[in-house]
Amino acid sequence: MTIELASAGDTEDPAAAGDRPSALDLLTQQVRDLVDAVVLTGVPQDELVEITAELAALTDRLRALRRTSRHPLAFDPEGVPRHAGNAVTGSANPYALPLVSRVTSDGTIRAELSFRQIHEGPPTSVHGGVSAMVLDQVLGQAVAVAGGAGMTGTLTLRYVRRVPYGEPLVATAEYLRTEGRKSWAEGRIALPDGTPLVEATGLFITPRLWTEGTAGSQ
Ligand SMILES: CCCCCCCCCC(=O)SCCNC(=O)CCNC(=O)[C@H](O)C(C)(C)COP(=O)(O)OP(=O)(O)OC[C@H]1O[C@@H](n2cnc3c(N)ncnc32)[C@H](O)[C@@H]1OP(=O)(O)O
Repeated sequence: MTIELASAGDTEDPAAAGDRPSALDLLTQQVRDLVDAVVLTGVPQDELVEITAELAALTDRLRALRRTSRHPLAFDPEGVPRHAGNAVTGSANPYALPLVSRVTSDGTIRAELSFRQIHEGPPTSVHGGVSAMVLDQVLGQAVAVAGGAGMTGTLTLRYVRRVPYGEPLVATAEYLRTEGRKSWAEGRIALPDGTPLVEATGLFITPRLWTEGTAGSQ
């Protein structure tokens, strides 16, 4: 199998890389597969001990050279924030789903997603904190796309039905309004037919520190 990789210079610039994965993207996906395999493995103890030793050696190889800066925050042409290190969306973060959002013609943020068994909280259901994390992200994206990027001040959730893993779901969010440095959005995780599973509203505040010295920021 031949995989066309983004060049090293492209990896910090998603627009330059286009749809080609970087070597770091591929490593990240492999680590996600590894984590899924760990949660589900039934191999014997002695095999687990050997695998752990091999992983420790690989971890040391990765630590041989550390990044000196965080992954940069960028915005795609639709205005959706992209950050390779993000805990929900990051292409370089094995912890991330990763969630890929797009903006629909009416300005809604929409992301198709499928949770995995690693996201389990109550038996057979997704952990409520994981659902909250996804909703925090898509509501924040809706606000950012509307021009009011900020930090989450308050996130309110209503868990309507259990959230399954291993099934296609949809997360959507809409910007509502802005008053000064405060912006509101609402959203939900739903079944593909629109049946809501978790509903959220959020207040996002552009920190005073981001606006200091900016005329008309209040
Ligand atoms: C940029 C790309 C974004 C991409 C999407 C990202 C989505 C993910 C977003 C996150 O997860 S952010 C991480 C979780 N949130 C935080 O860590 C926020 C921590 N808190 C803070 O940094 C500050 O408290 C905050 C920026 C929220 C407010 O600090 P400020 O000093 O700018 O606000 P200030 O104290 O001047 O208050 C401004 C107004 O907001 C109100 N306020 C402040 N904190 C609030 C709060 N937490 N909830 C509700 N209202 C709040 C405050 O009462 C006041 O209301 P009024 O104007 O009506 O007087």
